[in-house]
Amino acid sequence: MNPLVAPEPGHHGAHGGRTALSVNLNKVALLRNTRHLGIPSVTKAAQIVLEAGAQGITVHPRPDERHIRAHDVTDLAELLKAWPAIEYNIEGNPFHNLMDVIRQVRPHQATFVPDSVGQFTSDHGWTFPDDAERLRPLIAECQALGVRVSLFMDPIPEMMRAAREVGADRVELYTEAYASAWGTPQQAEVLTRYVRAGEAALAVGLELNAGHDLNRDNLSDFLRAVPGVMEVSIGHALIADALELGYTETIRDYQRCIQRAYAP
Ligand SMILES: CC(=O)[C@@H](O)[C@H](O)COP(=O)(O)O
Ligand SMILES: NCC(=O)COP(=O)(O)O
Repeated sequence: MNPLVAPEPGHHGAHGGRTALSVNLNKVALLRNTRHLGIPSVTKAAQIVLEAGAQGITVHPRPDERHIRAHDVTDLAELLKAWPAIEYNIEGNPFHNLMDVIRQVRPHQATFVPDSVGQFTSDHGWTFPDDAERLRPLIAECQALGVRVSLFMDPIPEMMRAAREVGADRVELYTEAYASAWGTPQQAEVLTRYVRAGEAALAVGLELNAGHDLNRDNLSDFLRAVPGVMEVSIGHALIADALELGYTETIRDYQRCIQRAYAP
């Protein structure tokens, strides 16, 4: 098939010490799937966002194929052969369809998400110790294939050691609670939970990603507060912005948000 040669661990993810932007293309596929015309094109979207400066591509091929379909995953793998510095991140539930995809495509990163089949959208992370023993062999299998594993996690500091002990390389902090609290009186208190969870992850040797409902308003505040985030994956809001601004201007704007977070 189209195996991508996985890089050395740590090669992908961060961008010059800053947080890498991985663009989730689910919603491009969702729109495309409402007709049989092949537009908008998922691979063309990938090409444009990469030319505009995105550092990664994320997809979440759900079992019902409501958006990303099997051919999208392999089409993107083929496209990314021409972009060796770009990280390919595939999300999903390893107890449903994800492992077959990982075995076939060998992306740089697999993000394990505990969604049920047909779930509306991701809404929680893994729970330890409950999920530990069944996750362990699948994490090891991915790593043996050269695929980094990130676990989608709620911002609970006590869970981070267990995520490390089960073998994960990274955790992705599920940011919906932060996004809903942003701009409200609860923002600071909720953000503190992410700071603590991020610190706990780094302290046990995990690398850190974040995602879900991040957008141009809330991104800088998050990255300024939570140290060490190597990658954000952003889809829904970014593609909505692209409908109004175009892909290129949208990517530039998200990169400005990331830069602002690191400005002195
Ligand atoms: C894991 C995560 O937070 C996102 O991938 C989210 O699940 C997006 O999936 P949908 O685009 O299907 O809502
Ligand atoms: N991992 C999160 C992701 O890929 C995108 O989530 P969203 O921006 O679509 O909420």
